[in-house]
Amino acid sequence: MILKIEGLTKKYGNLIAVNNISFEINRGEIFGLLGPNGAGKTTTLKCVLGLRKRNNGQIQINGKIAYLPEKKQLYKSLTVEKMIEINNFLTKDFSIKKAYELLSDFNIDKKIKISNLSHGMLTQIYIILTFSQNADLYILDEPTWGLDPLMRNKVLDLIREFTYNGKSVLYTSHILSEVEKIADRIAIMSKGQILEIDYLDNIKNKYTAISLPKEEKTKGYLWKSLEKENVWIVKNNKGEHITIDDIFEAIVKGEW
Ligand SMILES: Nc1ncnc2c1ncn2[C@@H]1O[C@H](COP(=O)(O)OP(=O)(O)OP(=O)(O)O)[C@@H](O)[C@H]1O
Repeated sequence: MILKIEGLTKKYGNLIAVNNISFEINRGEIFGLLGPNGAGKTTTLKCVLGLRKRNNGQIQINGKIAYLPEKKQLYKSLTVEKMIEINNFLTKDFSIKKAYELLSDFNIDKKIKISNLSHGMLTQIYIILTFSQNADLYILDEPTWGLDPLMRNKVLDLIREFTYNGKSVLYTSHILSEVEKIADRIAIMSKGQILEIDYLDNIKNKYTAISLPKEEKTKGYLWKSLEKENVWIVKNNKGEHITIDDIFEAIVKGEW
């Protein structure tokens, strides 16, 4: 086990951003933390990193962490090359060789100024700086946000490569199709709580969709309201097979 979170709670004033959540990440595992905007994902990551002071709970980390933040800020007046050199100087276990390999792989000119990078290129530079660190756990907050589909796949391949060497990944994303491609286990978070946590395949097998007349209620998430009937996502193995996108939507919007 590389990370263990038990009963984590974080409040901002009266707002409970993270409400008593627990999960752990094993070595060599890719763990996806999913949830709608404001669910508490970034706050969870920041508590793990010690960037936010938690109100309650235990966090156990067994190794070194590399972190890719959601908000990407770099010194605008520097060139990419200078930025890599500075990171090499300041960061322990940084591989400048890997940084230049990734830079050429991403096809970015090292002489370009940070201020002249497009949004997607800035994300790529951040990815290079984070992925060139030798760590046991890579915490990635929306790593593929703003990347084109080809670049996204390249980054997903790189993330997968970490696990071949026994490294672990905790990452957040809104793009479920992407999570489906690489995550081993996922947690679905909404309003500060974890509503579902399991291996992806188990979650997909656990839920099915059933349609019921409007007046009938059942134990499940109300997913869609049609003219004459309601569609519920329920935990059993009868009914229609559904995708992880649909399960996610029902869980975060529906009342059980
Ligand atoms: N520094 C802060 N001060 C006050 N409230 C905050 C602060 N940071 C986050 N929040 C609130 O805490 C809640 C959780 O925010 P958080 O950024 O953790 O969500 P998230 O799941 O990462 O969302 P997104 O997907 O939009 O990035 C939100 O209601 C947000 O407004």
